[in-house]
Amino acid sequence: MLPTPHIESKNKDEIAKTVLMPGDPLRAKFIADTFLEDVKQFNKVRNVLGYTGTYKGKRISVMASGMGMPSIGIYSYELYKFYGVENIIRIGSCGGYTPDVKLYDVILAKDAWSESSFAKVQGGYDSDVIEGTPALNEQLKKYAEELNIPMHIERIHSSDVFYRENFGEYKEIYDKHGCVAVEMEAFALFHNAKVTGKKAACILTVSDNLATKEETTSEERQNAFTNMMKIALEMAE
Ligand SMILES: O=P(O)(O)O[C@H]1O[C@H](CO)[C@@H](O)[C@H]1O
Ligand SMILES: O=c1cc[nH]c(=O)[nH]1
Repeated sequence: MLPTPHIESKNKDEIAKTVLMPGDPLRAKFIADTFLEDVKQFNKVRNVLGYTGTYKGKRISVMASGMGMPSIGIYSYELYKFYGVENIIRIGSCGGYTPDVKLYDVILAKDAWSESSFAKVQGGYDSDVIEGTPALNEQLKKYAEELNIPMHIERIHSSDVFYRENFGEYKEIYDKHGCVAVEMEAFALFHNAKVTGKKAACILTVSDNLATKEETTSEERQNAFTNMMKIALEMAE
């Protein structure tokens, strides 16, 4: 069934087996423009931009997910199920829950805790924790070491809510569940990988810190998170 409702490519060979997935379409474009050669755009439906190219001579795709679990739930499912994609590496921004993770630090999500109903509704999965694919995490860890880029490997929080009325709730989530940072997609991505028998990982850059109140600008969030991009790009094959 190609194309899908949200991806216009009619040929699954236009998309590589490994897809890097930032939330922001302009971050996808930045990666294609800055790091890839022989680039071909395969999606612009809803401005959710997708590109395939080569990195160091090896093939890789990059496509945005949009924000939140419903959005990444759609794109990751269509890529895994209908386009034959094997690996999706989310590369996102996150808010730190502890001063131990500083602005621009890179975090590999060992697993994601969430209060979201996504996994229960999608496939009857009852737990509130889902792990990334250990084999992908091992590869990413190795690439980070080779590139000499320090990387925290921790549990993260995947939240449905960016603006909470009770801002201070992050402290309880950190204390009770051990989440060092918050983002909004990994839990759904990890679940979709499980139900389709595929692989997923999530690398994040700290864009702001709820504990210290430091933050980066929206331009930096779009363009300056190159360390996590370089680690993930090594997954090209
Ligand atoms: O920078 P991205 O990948 O979009 O990730 C984070 O930023 C968005 C919120 O500003 C949410 O999508 C969150 O998960
Ligand atoms: O979801 C997110 C992403 C970045 N920063 C936050 O505070 N939350």
